[in-house]
Amino acid sequence: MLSRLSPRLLSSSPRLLSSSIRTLVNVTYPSPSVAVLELDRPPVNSLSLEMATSITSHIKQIESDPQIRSLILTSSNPKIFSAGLDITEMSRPSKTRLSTFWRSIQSLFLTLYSTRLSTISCITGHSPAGGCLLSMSCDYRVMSRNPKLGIGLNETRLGIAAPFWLKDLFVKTVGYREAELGLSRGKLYSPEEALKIGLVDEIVDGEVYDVAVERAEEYAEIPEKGIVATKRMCRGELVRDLEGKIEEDVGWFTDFILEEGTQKGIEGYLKSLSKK
Ligand SMILES: CCCC/C=C/CC(=O)SCCNC(=O)CCNC(=O)[C@H](O)C(C)(C)COP(=O)(O)OP(=O)(O)OC[C@H]1O[C@@H](n2cnc3c(N)ncnc32)[C@H](O)[C@@H]1OP(=O)(O)O
Repeated sequence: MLSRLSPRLLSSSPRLLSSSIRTLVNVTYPSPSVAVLELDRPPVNSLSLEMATSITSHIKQIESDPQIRSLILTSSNPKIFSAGLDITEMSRPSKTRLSTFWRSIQSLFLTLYSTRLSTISCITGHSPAGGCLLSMSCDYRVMSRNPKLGIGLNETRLGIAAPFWLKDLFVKTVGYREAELGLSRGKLYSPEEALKIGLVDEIVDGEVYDVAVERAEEYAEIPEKGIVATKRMCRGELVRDLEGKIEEDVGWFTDFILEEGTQKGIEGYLKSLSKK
């Protein structure tokens, strides 16, 4: 049923879908060339297999409408953009589910990072780890100035490491030394700090969403041929690197996660979250 609905119908009839499938995202159209994909998986928009698959398939549907030029990625939760990967997917999983889960994350990254659409991340709330991955995969990042918010790659705090392609994406975004520091220390940057190192492009005092729509419309004015070719030039290398190592990366991830020491670390981290 999903594949037969046009993106426009999706946005106008969210109830039509929610009765049969939980989409975990909402799609709306603030202007004829701009789509908004709002993450909607309470409580924290963590990326489960189903969530990652849903985001990917919605991006592909939006992309298939030639009128749409820009995509805003945002959250239905004003305090949390996304808490990153759903940690429960990595806690005592079956190897089959874990591999499928990781493939869904690889596919989400490749789809978002290489889409022809100009992508704007509208970060109103916390954006750790996989949340930061989503934001960094976009072309432009706008964040709320709230100093209590954090964005960055805190994987080491869970006793895990970012995969090579996420490390490479971080290096491309903030430069080698800052990436090495941020990754090893599992640092979450305040919006001001993130702006300083280029992890976000703009911080906003008022309505972040309004600024994101403005930026999306500006991108939509740029001739498509030029912007898409430029995006391919800037992003092609990393896309090809991962595409050439999909199986190797799945093997690395599953081995790392299923190791007993990693499992103990993940269990401890989950306990510390639920004790808060
Ligand atoms: C080799 C492997 C490479 C893999 C790469 C991994 C990248 C990742 O994305 S790993 C995930 C990293 N994410 C985090 O460390 C974020 C953890 N969460 C938080 O820091 C906070 O929850 C928050 C700042 C996002 C929000 O804080 P808030 O006080 O509003 O909410 P909480 O009470 O903490 O959480 C509510 C509820 O949600 C559960 N939860 C939070 N984050 C996750 C998550 N990432 N996955 C699954 N579940 C999560 C939390 O335990 C609470 O559950 P209960 O209500 O049942 O206690």
